[in-house]
Amino acid sequence: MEFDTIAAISTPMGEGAIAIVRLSGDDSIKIADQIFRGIGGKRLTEVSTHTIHYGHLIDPRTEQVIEEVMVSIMKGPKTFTKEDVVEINCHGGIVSVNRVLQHVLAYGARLAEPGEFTKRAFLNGRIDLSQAEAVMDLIRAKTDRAMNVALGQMEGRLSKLIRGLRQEILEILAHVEVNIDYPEYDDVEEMTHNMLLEKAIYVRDELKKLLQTSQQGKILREGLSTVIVGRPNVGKSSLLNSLVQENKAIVTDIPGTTRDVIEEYVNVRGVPLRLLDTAGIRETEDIVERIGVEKSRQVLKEADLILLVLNYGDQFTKEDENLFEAVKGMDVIVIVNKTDLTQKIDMERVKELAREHKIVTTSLLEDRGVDELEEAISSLFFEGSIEAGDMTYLSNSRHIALIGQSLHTIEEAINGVEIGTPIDIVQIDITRTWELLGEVIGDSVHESLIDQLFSQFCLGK
Ligand SMILES: Nc1nc2c(c(=O)[nH]1)N(C=O)[C@@H](CNc1ccc(C(=O)N[C@@H](CCC(=O)O)C(=O)O)cc1)CN2
Ligand SMILES: Nc1nc2c(ncn2[C@@H]2O[C@H](COP(=O)(O)OP(=O)(O)OP(=O)(O)O)[C@@H](O)[C@H]2O)c(=O)[nH]1
Ligand SMILES: [Mg+2]
Repeated sequence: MEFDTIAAISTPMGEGAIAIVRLSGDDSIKIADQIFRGIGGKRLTEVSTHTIHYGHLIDPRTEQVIEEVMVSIMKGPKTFTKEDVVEINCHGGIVSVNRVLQHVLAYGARLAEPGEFTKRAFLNGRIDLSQAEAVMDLIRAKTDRAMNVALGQMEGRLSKLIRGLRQEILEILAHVEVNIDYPEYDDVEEMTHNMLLEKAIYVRDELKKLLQTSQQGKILREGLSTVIVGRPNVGKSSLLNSLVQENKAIVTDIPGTTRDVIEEYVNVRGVPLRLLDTAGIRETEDIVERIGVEKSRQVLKEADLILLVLNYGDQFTKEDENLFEAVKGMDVIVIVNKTDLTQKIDMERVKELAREHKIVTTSLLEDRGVDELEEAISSLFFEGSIEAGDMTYLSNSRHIALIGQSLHTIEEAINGVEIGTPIDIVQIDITRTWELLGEVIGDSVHESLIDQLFSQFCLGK
């Protein structure tokens, strides 16, 4: 394939020891060679592949030194993109690295689009689409478990499974062809029928299993969206602070302290939480607080988990009851806080309303009950302890949607065979299943989708 030479800063923007400007494409080495002066007049066009060279970047018109660098030369196809790749390691400072980038752009490289290096790895056939998407997940991973899921997918675990299933489907389709070509043989039809059902059921069951991993997969990847709700002053912000082990949210004894939604990521025993502290829900005349309360109600709807906080030292009120009503049917842990105070809350009433939910009692003031809460959270989402070890998790919404659709079409096919639908009609569903699975790994996907997917990557990746 023919591509121009692209360049980008591949390390984060900021101060660090070293920063890398990466080039990929046919002219990478030539471009680097023009602006590089190695010790002893060494030319980058003449060095062996996969070697690194010390020297200076210079302006070739004036011989003025621009930066002191180390340059890696990697000739395709054994590179990240399968093209010639050059990496210029410069000093890690915003000015320095931008100066190097501007210089390679001035000498013929084009600024890469976000994700373009990985896109080339995909277009040049080194990785498939699900592997490319995993590269992104890996970068964004916030816990060890999430990283292991991404790493597994990057190494092609999901791809292998999908390819295996597509192979099964191809075999079904081959038999169906024979059947359509030789309809006069009854025993062929009989055989096709049995074989088709057997294989299709196998594919269906595998797809089902895969889909079952998606809830945990998605949590591992995106974090469990966890919303802390409760009346004003019950200790919601104290709870956030105690889980993140830092004073992130303002805590005062004034009801209505939190006005806006506060968001923090925490890792609770391997469960990544996107923790949202909200304004206490109550009727209020204060305009700012009212907007906050409205926002609280909004985020409540999108939560994966609710931490409903009550006050042990206060009456159970109508507002508390309304909260139970608002979170009906969701995953809820009820937290009865301030157990250091004299009991005023009607625990019988709480137990009655919290029937299907776990109740944890805490005194955040005295730092009691937080362990139990963490235990409750982790056991809710990892019954037993599921290690990301050698499991294939489905974690990407695009994949989940496609696997869901392919499960549907294969079920249609099975249903069709069972009720005696003509085989060439059944064939349509089976072919569709094959296509949908192909989209996961990037066979048969539209170019605009590919552009859209890669554009979500970071610059320089
Ligand atoms: N300096 C640097 N570090 C980096 C990267 C990079 O691009 N540059 N990577 C960027 O993400 C990651 C490493 N990923 C890579 C994946 C494949 C190949 C590669 O060359 N693959 C060849 C086989 C190479 C060989 O056999 O020696 C291939 O698969 O054909 C290189 C890097 C992490 N660290
Ligand atoms: N006695 C006692 N006080 C607590 C406990 N937890 C929190 N508090 C206090 O209760 C007050 C309110 O705590 P916050 O965490 O700000 O409560 P909140 O629910 O976020 O309040 P709003 O943001 O106003 O809705 C503060 O003075 C805390 O120090 C506890 O376990 N026991
Ligand atoms: Mg608060």
